[in-house]
Amino acid sequence: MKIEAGCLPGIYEISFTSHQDHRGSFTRIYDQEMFEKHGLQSHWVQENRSYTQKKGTIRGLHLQFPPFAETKMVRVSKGAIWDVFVDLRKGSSTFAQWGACLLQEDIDKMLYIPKGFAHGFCTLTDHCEVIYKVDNYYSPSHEGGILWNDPDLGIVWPHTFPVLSRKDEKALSLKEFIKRYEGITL
Ligand SMILES: Cc1cn([C@H]2C[C@H](O)[C@@H](COP(=O)(O)OP(=O)(O)O[C@H]3O[C@@H](C)C(=O)[C@@H](O)[C@H]3O)O2)c(=O)[nH]c1=O
Repeated sequence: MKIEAGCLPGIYEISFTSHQDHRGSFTRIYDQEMFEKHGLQSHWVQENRSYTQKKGTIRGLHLQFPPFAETKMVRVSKGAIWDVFVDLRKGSSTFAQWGACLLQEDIDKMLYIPKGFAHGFCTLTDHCEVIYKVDNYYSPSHEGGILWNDPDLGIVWPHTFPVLSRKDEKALSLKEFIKRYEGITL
């Protein structure tokens, strides 16, 4: 298992080594000791499975506010996604910057996204299964979101007319978010 810094401070890309033989393969996908050595969160309280039927669906951009802010560790077990994260930490030198990462079933990689980021993904295949651990409990009253195609963010998505939830269609713009909250204070 290799833990490498991602394109924004606090983001990590974690890759695995698969051991192949005539039966198939074996892969360790989590190692608490290694996470602790890198100073990463190693206490997870929920693990979620998200199944998406259609390619070109976007879920996001989502976050939870403190005290329910979440660190997320995201991997894909079926299909492929374009995973996107946006830094909303108040005072961060990379505030409002975004990054993205391809996650897919046959690439042994997962993404670690710390608290204070909004997160979303676009499915690149039909029948996508995304599994993610979080270090805080789901709290609907602490949910927030930003519009996936906000021009001030300028995220490059692989689809222009995605399938969206009603909630995500009505998310705040970055300007509205900043006006209301300034940013996320952790
Ligand atoms: C996220 C979540 C949802 N739910 C319920 C609420 C609702 O009835 C149904 C679907 O919820 P949503 O529409 O919010 O699901 P979804 O759009 O898949 O939300 C997820 O998107 C990705 C990008 C993330 O980063 C996650 O943290 C989460 O926000 O599931 C839970 O019970 N527990 C949870 O942890």
